[in-house]
Amino acid sequence: MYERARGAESPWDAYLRLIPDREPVPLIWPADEAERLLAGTELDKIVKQDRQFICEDWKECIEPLILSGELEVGPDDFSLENYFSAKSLLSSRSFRIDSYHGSGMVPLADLFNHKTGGEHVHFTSAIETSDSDSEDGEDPSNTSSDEQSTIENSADIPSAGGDEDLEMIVVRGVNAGEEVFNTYGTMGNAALLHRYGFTEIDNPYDIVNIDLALVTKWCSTKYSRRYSKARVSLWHNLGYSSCTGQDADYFEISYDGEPQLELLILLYVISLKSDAYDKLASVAHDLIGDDEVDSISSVVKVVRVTSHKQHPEINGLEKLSDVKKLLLKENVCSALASLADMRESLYGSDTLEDDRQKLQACSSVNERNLYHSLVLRVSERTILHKLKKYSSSWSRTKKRKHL
Ligand SMILES: C[S@@+](CC[C@H](N)C(=O)[O-])C[C@H]1O[C@@H](n2cnc3c(N)ncnc32)[C@H](O)[C@@H]1O
Repeated sequence: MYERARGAESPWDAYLRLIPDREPVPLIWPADEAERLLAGTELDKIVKQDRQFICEDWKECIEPLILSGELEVGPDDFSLENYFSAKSLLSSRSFRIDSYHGSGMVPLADLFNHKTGGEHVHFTSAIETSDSDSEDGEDPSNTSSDEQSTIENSADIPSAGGDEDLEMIVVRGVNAGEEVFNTYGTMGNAALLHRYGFTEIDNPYDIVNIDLALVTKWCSTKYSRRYSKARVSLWHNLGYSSCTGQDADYFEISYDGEPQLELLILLYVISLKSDAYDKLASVAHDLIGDDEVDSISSVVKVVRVTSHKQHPEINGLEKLSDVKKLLLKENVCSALASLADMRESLYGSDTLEDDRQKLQACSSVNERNLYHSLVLRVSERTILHKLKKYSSSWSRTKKRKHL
């Protein structure tokens, strides 16, 4: 904002004139439009919160600067609107460079659009020797909405002179005339829309979250508060917890509709008959596991302790998806279906089919905000439908086995 206000005197003038004034992230959509288009989605609460925090920031940090007159810029240059625009540029164009430089805007490095799983270039720091192919040095499983683009192989210490150069390397061949893509990381549509203002159809990193509060709400429709509290607390005592977000604890449902293990265990514990629950409560302290392999074996132990029958087939289970199947009892499946319905109801009265038809009729160029919000709604709701299928397919399998 300051460099923009300096105009031709700024060393960044040429760069700032090249890039847009703002990027169309939901933060800068008209507030009522954002509220309407994002209702029920993973961005519903986050964008409202962002807006509030940024207004507070502006009041606390920028307004006093304007009033002090120290920066010799006009009040309009530092307006709240310009502050939002600057934030949208930072969100969509800044890179995490390294721990010394922190985050910054890097001319040229921000030239490329993003493509999930199909990028042609990577940025690397010239001072590192390794040519790792890992994406931006990030944990690929992390699809949180605040993920940052990072220049890979970045060093932790400042280096002298020309060594600070960044290199752009080609990692996949490009045909003449084709657009050259980068990757901003492994991000689902909520994260892409939040930070960059666009979405991708059929993005395999999409997820939808089910809040812990929704699970407790469902629980309160079936059981007493005392019952629910005791079950949730046993689940905690077994060493399980939900993911912790900015303002809510939640469970992830992956692109293929598979619920996070922790949610399945919670529903399993909630639906245990009282004798099995008592048995499990009495040995809970012996069953705690803390890494992935342990978590598999501790699920096996939970199932063994709480089952009347012997299950010789569970001894050799090594895959998480197989272990999850052990937990898919009829009550757990019906709880999953109810949770999917409750989560789905947050999108309002339009059905998934309505959304799909609207998306087909919508222009990604002329109705950009509507288009990307519809892609997000359709992606999330499709996952909820897969979750319902996941729960019903397993309950059908169990019924067939009992026949
Ligand atoms: C770092 S810039 C990328 C280059 C940009 N097109 C430019 O103006 O130089 C990031 C912005 O480009 C746009 N963008 C990047 N990848 C995109 C994609 N796959 N589809 C649509 N827009 C994309 C978004 O507006 C995003 O905020």
